[in-house]
Amino acid sequence: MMSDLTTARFVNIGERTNVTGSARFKKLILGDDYETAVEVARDQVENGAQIIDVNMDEGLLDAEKAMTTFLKLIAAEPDIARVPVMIDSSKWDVIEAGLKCVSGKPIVNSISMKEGEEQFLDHARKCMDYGAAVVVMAFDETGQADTKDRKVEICSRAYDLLTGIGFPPEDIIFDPNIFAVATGIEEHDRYGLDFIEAVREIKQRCPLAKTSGGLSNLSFSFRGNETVRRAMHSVFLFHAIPAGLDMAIVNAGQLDVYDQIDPKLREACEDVILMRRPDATERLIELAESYRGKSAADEKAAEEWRGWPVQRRLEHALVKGIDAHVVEDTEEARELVAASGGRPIEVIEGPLMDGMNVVGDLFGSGKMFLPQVVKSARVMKKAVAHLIPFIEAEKEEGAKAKGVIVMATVKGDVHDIGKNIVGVVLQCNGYEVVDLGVMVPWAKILETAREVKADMIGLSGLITPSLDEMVTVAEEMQAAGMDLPLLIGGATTSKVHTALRIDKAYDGPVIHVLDASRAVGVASRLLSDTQRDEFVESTAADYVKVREAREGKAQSVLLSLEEARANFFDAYLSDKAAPPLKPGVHAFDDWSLADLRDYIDWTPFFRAWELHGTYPKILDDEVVGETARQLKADADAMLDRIIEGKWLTARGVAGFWPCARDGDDVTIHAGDGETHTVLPFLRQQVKKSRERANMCLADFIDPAGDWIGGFAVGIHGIEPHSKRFLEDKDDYSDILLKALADRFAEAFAERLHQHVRTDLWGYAPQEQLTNEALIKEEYRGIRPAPGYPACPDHSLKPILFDLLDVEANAGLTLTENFAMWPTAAVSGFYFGHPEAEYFGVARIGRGQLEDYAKRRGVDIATAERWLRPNLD
Ligand SMILES: C[S@@+](CC[C@H](N)C(=O)[O-])C[C@H]1O[C@@H](n2cnc3c(N)ncnc32)[C@H](O)[C@@H]1O
Repeated sequence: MMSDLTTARFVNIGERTNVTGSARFKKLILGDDYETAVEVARDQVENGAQIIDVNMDEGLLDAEKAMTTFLKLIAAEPDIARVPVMIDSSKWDVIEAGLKCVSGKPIVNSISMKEGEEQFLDHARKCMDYGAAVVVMAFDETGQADTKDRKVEICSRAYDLLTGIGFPPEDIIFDPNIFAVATGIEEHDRYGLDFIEAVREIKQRCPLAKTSGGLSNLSFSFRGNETVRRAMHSVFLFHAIPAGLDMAIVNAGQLDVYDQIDPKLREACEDVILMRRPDATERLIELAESYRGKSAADEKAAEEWRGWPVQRRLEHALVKGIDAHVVEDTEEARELVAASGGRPIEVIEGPLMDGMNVVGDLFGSGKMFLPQVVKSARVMKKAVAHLIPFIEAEKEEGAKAKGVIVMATVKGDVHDIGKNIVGVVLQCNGYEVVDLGVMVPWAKILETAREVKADMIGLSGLITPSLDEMVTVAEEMQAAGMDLPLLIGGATTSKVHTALRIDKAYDGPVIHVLDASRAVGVASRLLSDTQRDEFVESTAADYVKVREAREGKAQSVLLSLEEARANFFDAYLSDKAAPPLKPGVHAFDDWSLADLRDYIDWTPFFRAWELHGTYPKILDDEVVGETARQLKADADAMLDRIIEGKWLTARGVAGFWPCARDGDDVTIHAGDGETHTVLPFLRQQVKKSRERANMCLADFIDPAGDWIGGFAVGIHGIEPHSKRFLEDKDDYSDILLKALADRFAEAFAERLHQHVRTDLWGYAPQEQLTNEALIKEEYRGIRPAPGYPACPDHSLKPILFDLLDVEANAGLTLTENFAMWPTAAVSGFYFGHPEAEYFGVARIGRGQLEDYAKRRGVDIATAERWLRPNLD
C-alpha cells in the first residue's frame, strides 16, 4: 500500500466486484455463486477498499437482476455495508435497479453529457432523489475528453449545469478519463500529465467537487507485467493525489509503497507519466522487459531470492539471466568487499566469476542453451560496467581475460547474428572480444589483431563471396608472417572449404567452428598450455584427411555443356501463366508489420539461436522446450513493441516483365520494347540417371514469349534500437531484434509472393493456403533467390535491382560482394510455370564457366570468383 502523507485523505475504490474487469468475479456471478462473490467484496474491504464498485455489465447476464441480488446480499453484511457502494453500469436501468437496493449513501458510476444535456440532467435529478453522489465522466456530445483543455471544459460545463439544478457540489465526482500511456503512439504521451493537470484545474474551478479515475487503464500497455503496472499506478497516484485526486478505482492490494519501488523503475515510470523526456516510453518499455512474465508465484519466489546474501543473489541473477537488480547487488557486493579492505576487482573475480562458472558448466553439460547464456551475459556485462569506474579510480588492472579474440564479418558481408552470439558466449566465459563489426577489410583485421595483441582471430560470413574474402585474410596473415590461430564460422563456411582453401593458404592453426556452442571449447583448447599442441595437430591432420579424401574421391561425371543443354527440362509450355493482371513495377512503402507477423516462419528463428527442431513442436521438446518457450515469449513481447511502437518499416517492390527464353538466358523486354536485359542462368551438368533433366531456370520460360517477375523486400529502421540496446549492454535484445527483423523480411517475401499470385500477377486468384502450407511452399510457382542453389551467382542481384529500381523503391543497396543492406532483406525472381521447382546447379565444368563469362561480358577470373562454390 502507498503509505505517506499524500494518501491521508485519498479514497480507494475496490475494483474486484466488477464482471468487466475481473474474470474470477464474472465466473462466480455467471455460475450463480453469490456466496463466494460476497467474499470477494469482503476481501476488498478488508484489504482497504473504502468504496466498492459493483458492475454487472455482461452480455450473458440479466444485469438488473444480478445487480439487485448482489447489492441486497452485501447490504446484509455489516462489515461490508459499512463502506459505500458505487453502482457501476453503462445502462441507466441497471443503475436505477441498484439505487433501489442500497441503504446507505450510494454513488452512481456514471452519468455524462454523451447523449446531451437533457438526459444528463434527468439522470442527475433521479440521483438527487435517491440522495446519491454521481461520477460524471468527461464525455460530451462530441466524445470523450482526451486533452487537458477538453477535460476541464466538459467538467466545468457539467458542474455549472448540475449546481444550476441544485445538485450538491460535494456529491459530484468528476472522472476526467485516465488513458493508457507508453503505447508507442506519440499522441498518448501526454495522457498521464494531462489528467493530472486537468484534476488540478477542475478542483480549482469546481469548489467542493471531487475527482476520481479508473487507474488500471493507465498501464494497459503492460498487460501481463504486474510489477510494472503496480509501479506505474503508485507513481501516478503519488503525483495525482497532491494535484487533487480524491479517489481512484484500484486494486488496493496491488499498490506498492512509492519509496520501495525499484528506483530505476520508479524513475522510468515518472518519466513517462510526467512526460519528462521524449524517449521515456521506450526506456520504460525496455526496462519493463526485465520485470516481465512474473506470475504471483514467480513474484513470491522473486521476493524470496531477494532476501538471500548478496553473493548468492548475484549467482542467481547470472544463472537466471535477471538483470533487474544487478547494479544494486553489484554495488552492495562492492561495498562489502571495500568494508573489509578489499578491491572492486574482487567482486568480478569472486561472486561474478563464480556465477559465470556455474553458467559455463550448465551450458557445457547441455543443461542451458544459447538464449539463456546470452541473457546471463547481459547480467554480467551490466555488473562489470558498474564496477569499471571504481576499478579505474583505484588504478587497478582490469580483470585478466583468458584471451583476446578479434572478431569480424568479412568485407562485402553484413550478416552478424552468428558472430554476435559467438562473441557474447566467449565474453561470458572470460575472453575479451574485440568485435570489429561487419564489412571489415583484411587490413583492418590484421592491424587490430596486432594492436590489441590478440590471441586469435575469428572470421564470420554468410554469403558465398565471403568464402573468398576469408581466403584473402588467411593469405594476408601468411604474408605478414603471423601465426595466430584463425577461427572460421558462419552459414556458408564448412569444414571442407576450410580444409581445402583456407587451411592451405595459412601455416598458422585454422579451425572451422561449426556453431556458437563449440566456440568456447575451441578457444580454451587453443589457449591451453597442455591441450593446444595436440588440438592444433589433430585438427590439421583432420584437414589433411579431408583434402586427401577429396582428391581420391571419384568426382561426379559432368556432361559437356552441349549435352547438358540437349537434356534440358522440357516444360509443358502451354501451361505457362497468363500475362500479369498488373504488369510493371509496384512499390510498397510501408507494409503492415501486424499483417506480416502472421506469416512468420518460426523454425529458422529457433535455429538462429541453435535450438534445433520444428516449430511449434519445439515448444514441447523435452530438452529445449522450456528455453524455446521463454525465447518465444521474449520474441512475442518484442514483436508487440516493434509493432506498437512502429520501430521498423517494411519496404518492398515487385515487378513483371515480358520475356523469352534464349538458350540458358532469359531476355527481358522492358518498357519501350527496344531495350532488353539479359538474365543469364546456369545449367546442371552432372550426368543424371534415367530420365532426369539437366535443369536451368530458363527452362521454365517459353522461347516464344512469356513473363518473369522479380522482387526485393527489406526491413528498415533497426539501427537506433540496436544502438540503444548495445549502449545498455543488452546484447540479448539486440540479437533478438535482428533475428526478428530477419523473420519479418522472410515473412514479407512470403506475403508479397502470395499477393503476386492472387492479385498482381493473378495466376492463382483462388488460392487459399494456411501459413503452414505457405511455409511448405504448396503454391504454384517459385521465387529463386540469387546466391541460392538454382541461381548461385550473387552477381545477378545488380541486374535484378536495376530492373526493379530497388534503391528508390525499397531503399536497399548492395555491397561490393552483393550482400543486401539493410541486412534483413530478401530478393529473387518469380517464375509462374506450374512445373517450376527449386534445384541445385551443383558442379559445373570449365566449358560452362567460359561460356558464362562470355555471356556476362567478364573475364574468366571474375566469373571464377563469382562461381567458386560451383567449380570445386
Ligand atoms: C531460405 S527459405 C526462406 C523461407 C523460410 N520460410 C523462412 O522464413 O526462412 C526459402 C527461400 O529460399 C530460396 N531458395 C530455396 N531454395 C532455393 C534454390 N534451390 N534455388 C534458389 N532459391 C532457393 C527461395 O527464395 C525460397 O523462397
